[in-house]
Amino acid sequence: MSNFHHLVSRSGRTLLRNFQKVKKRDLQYVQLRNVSLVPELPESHEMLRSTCRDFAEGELKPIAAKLDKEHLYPTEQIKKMGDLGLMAIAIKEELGGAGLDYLAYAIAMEEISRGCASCGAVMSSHNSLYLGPLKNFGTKAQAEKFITPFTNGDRVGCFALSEPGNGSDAGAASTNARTNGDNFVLNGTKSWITNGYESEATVVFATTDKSLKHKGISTFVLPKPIKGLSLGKKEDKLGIRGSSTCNLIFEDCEIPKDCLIGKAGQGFKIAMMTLDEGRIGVAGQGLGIAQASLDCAMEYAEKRIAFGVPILKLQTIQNKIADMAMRIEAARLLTWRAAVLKDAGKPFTKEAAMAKLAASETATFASHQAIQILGGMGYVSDMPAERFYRDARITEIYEGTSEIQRLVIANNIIKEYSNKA
Ligand SMILES: Cc1cc2nc3c(=O)[nH]c(=O)nc-3n(C[C@H](O)[C@H](O)[C@H](O)COP(=O)(O)OP(=O)(O)OC[C@H]3O[C@@H](n4cnc5c(N)ncnc54)[C@H](O)[C@@H]3O)c2cc1C
Repeated sequence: MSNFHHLVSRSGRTLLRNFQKVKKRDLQYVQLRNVSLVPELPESHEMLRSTCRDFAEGELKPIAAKLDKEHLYPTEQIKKMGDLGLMAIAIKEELGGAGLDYLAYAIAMEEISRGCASCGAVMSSHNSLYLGPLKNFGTKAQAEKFITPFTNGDRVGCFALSEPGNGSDAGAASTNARTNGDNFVLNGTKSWITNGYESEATVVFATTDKSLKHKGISTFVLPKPIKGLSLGKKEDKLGIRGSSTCNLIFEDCEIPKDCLIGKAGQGFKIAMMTLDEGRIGVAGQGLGIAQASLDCAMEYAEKRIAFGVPILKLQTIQNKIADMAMRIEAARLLTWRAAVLKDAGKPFTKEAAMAKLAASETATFASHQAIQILGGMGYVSDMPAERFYRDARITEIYEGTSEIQRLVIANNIIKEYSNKA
């Protein structure tokens, strides 16, 4: 018994000493981490949040149902988002971007998607999937041609990784790029490409050396339209119907050699890095849908009378509200944490996967509960709850399914444990 006490107090002192050491050594990081420990944001980010919230409330919420119902691409809204700096959030100001960080991106994605998840889909594909690889690996000439003209909402880009034969298994890409003198020649089909119809440029992944498997994949950027590239039919989707999704079909599409992003064979690494960053944006999108579901459920439950009282007074309904709010808050903290780690230059792959998994499953959960709280009114399109439910599902599929996020998280945990051993 006394030995046990001795051990506890000794390890307690060691803990305290270690904590003091960390505190002195890494104060800045601890401060950054605090962003995700207290529900307060820096003033700059609070301002961005309220600007985006007002914009989404005034400009997106009123039109979201029409965009969804009529499969309309939000041209005007995307232009206004460009004017606000939301179409190149993490791009340096010298290149025409807003020069903000990923915490700002996560916050903006949540607020925009709270108003309209289709606008969130266009915004995230453009910001993290199209601009991301150009920002991280592009040359100065590529930045001038493919970043700057794409920063103000006039033009959007897309990202073509998935194929009819492989989505999760991105390393099995069969689209190929063979060299022909000073050019590359692309052949193959990319599937499910968000912004496929409206984009004026695309980042594409294709194999330059099949024998090297995933290490033989390279990344290219090319303008659209271009000879040798045609578009498949516009997919008729369950949700995010205001964004377009289609196949990109390459048939002897010749592009100059300077379309290569980074080095030949670096494509798989570029894709994985792009998706790590992109998952923070999709997490923001999931949060926005979840929060909109809670807003809708609260507003309805306050007004709807059953058994002589507003249903919000019923404990069963309150339990649902509590679960929705708790999951949203937890997912938001994970999302901000992943963004803060990225902004601090720390590893964030596991945290981004956790954020995306938590936020997307929260979006599905909260929108499901919102329909339940609305009863019959949740099931018809007079109210937005059914749209939230349809929009939520994509966040569990693109940029890595929930199953793939769990694999990423588990692989990282296994590595952490084996490093400790
Ligand atoms: C609306 C929409 C927009 C999209 N936008 C884009 C885009 O802009 N660019 C782009 O490149 N792609 C895009 N995608 C493609 C998307 O990223 C893929 O659909 C997704 O990665 C899943 O791939 P898959 O559809 O081929 O499913 P599959 O990979 O065939 O998976 C089918 C099922 O098997 C599971 N599974 C697969 N492998 C494993 C494993 N190892 N362990 C456990 N379970 C596994 C999956 O989780 C899933 O449940 C979009 C898709 C949609 C629907």
